[in-house]
Amino acid sequence: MSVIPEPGDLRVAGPPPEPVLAVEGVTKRFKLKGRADPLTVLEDVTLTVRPGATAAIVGLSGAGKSTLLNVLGLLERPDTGTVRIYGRETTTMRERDRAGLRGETIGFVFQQLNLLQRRTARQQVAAPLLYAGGRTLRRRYELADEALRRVGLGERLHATQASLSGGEQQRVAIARALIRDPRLILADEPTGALDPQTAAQVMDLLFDRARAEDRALVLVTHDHALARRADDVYVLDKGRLSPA
Ligand SMILES: Nc1ncnc2c1ncn2[C@@H]1O[C@H](COP(=O)(O)OP(=O)(O)OP(=O)(O)O)[C@@H](O)[C@H]1O
Repeated sequence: MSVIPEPGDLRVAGPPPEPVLAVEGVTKRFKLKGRADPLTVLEDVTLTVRPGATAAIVGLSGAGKSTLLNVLGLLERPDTGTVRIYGRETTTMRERDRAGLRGETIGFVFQQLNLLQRRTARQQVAAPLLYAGGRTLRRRYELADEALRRVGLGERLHATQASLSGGEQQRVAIARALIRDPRLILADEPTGALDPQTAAQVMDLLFDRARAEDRALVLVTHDHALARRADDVYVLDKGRLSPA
C-alpha cells in the first residue's frame, strides 16, 4: 500500500466563507427635539447572514425595521456595535469608502421608490450603471432592458414614471436595484404595491438572486407568509431582534 499521500489528501479544509453580513451589538439612538433622553430604536442587535441565505425581519410598525435596514445598508451609522460586510468592518470607515462599498455590493428595494418623474423606465434602471463607469450608453440601455424584461416590463421600456401603475413602478425599482448584480439585497416591503401574482413573481426573482452562491437577501415585511419563504425569520420588537 502506498504511503505517499495523493495530492487530494493534503488539502486542508479552508476557513468557512465569510458571512455576507455580520452585525454585532448594534445600538441606534435618535435625539429628539425637546426631549432630554434620546429615543433608542435599536438595542444590541446581532445578526449573521451567510452566503446564499435569506433572512426575513418582521415586526410591528415603529419597531425599528427601516432603521435596521438603513444601518445594514450603510445609510446610517450605529451608535455602538459593528457591521461587517464580507468581513469588512464598516462602522469606522470613511463616508467615501462606505458609499463605494454600498454601490458595489448592496441593492436596495425601498418602500419609497425614489423614482424620477420624467425619466423612462429604461433610464431609471440604467442610472446606477452610470456611476459604475466603463460602459457605453447603448450597453447600459441593453442591460436595463434585460433587467426590465426579467420583471415583466419588456413592453414598458419607454414609459415614464407618471404613466406606470404603482405595481409597475415597484418593478422598475426592483430592476434598478438588481442592475449592478448586488451581492447583498436589502428589501423593505418590496411587494406592498403588487397584486398577489406579480408579488409572487417578483419575490421568486429576489429569492433566486439571493440564493446564488455568495449572495444574500434581508427582507423586511409585515407579511408573515412571505417571511416564511426565507431561511431565517427574525422578529424585531422595540428595537430588539430575536429568532421567530
Ligand atoms: N431620523 C430619525 N429621527 C428620529 N426618530 C426616528 C428617525 N428615524 C426613525 N425614527 C423613529 O424610530 C422608530 C422606528 O422607526 P422605523 O421607521 O425604523 O420603524 P419601522 O419598524 O420600519 O416602522 P414601519 O413598519 O411603520 O415602517 C419610530 O419611532 C420613528 O419615529
